Amino acid sequence: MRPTVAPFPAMRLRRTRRSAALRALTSETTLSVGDLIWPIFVRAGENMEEPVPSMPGVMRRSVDLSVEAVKEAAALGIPAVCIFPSPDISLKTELCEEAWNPDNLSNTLIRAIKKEVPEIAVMTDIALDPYNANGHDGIVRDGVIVNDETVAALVKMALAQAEAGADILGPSDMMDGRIGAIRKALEENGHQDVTIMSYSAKYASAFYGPFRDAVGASGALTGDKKTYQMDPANSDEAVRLIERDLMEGADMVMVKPGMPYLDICRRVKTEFGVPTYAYQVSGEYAMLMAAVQNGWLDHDKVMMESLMAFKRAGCDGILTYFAPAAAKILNAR
Ligand SMILES: NCc1[nH]cc(CCC(=O)O)c1CC(=O)O
Repeated sequence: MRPTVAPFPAMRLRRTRRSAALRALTSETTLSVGDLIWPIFVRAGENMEEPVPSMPGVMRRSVDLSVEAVKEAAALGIPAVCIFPSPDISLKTELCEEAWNPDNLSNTLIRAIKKEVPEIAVMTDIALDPYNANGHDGIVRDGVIVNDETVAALVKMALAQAEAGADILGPSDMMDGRIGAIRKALEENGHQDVTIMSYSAKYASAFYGPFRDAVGASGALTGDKKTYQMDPANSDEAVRLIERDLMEGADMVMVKPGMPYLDICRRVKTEFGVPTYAYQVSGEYAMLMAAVQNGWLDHDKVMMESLMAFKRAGCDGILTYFAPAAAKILNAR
């Protein structure tokens, strides 16, 4: 489609921008509360709430307080939360066994939410990093992140999450073959209705720094994640990864990070037409909040503009730490 432009003055494009009413009528994109997924960090303890220093306004909460926060999210109309555990350092091992403990932090919180706030969808993260002694998403042998052994561990992790009642599984590990393996295990174990949102196009990005602080993986991480996460230079590869994950049984696909990768979001939506999501990651949030705290950017305006940009790029939804703040503004309109 090529937009038509008649010669001036037959067409004055400012005419339809003249008033709020005309702008509303000609607006091409809408952002609604139903587009938001809120990532939350859970820690051990009771009645505990501690701020994440590099993510102003973001908290790590114990299970009980997490449930309260999720209740508030549900009351705001947010359709889903995504759980990230920040386990005690003593639980981090070479083989990451805590990842599939049915009573680990995430699984405990999934059960608590499904009991207290059943209407909200619970999304999980599938990757070994919070439980890994060396901070990687996969099992490390002689300095190599081993693919197939990691996939076997991820399947156990996925089944434990499905068992706990998760609605959406989010494999974020970037191993090859994990979507197919998880889908097969779900089918074989009576979890045919559990959805998978694959972090299909996940880049080896410097924008994850504050998140790694939040889950306590920064100190542990040796080296980088470039042998499994994508090269920021690549776009065709993203298309191949998306197609591969869809063929293996993903219901929804994600691009991550968000703002620096909107071209990928658009390409994925145009080429596949499947439910497409972006993750506005910790570094994007930190960057905007730092400018806000300096008085250099307007919090509400920059937040809403950044979220609208994802919708314009073709995303059906956005994982964002701004979810509750954005929902309040959208509900007040
Ligand atoms: N595999 C774990 C995972 N899941 C989501 C994020 C990043 C989220 C964010 O930065 O907000 C990461 C970190 C990483 O890959 O190092």
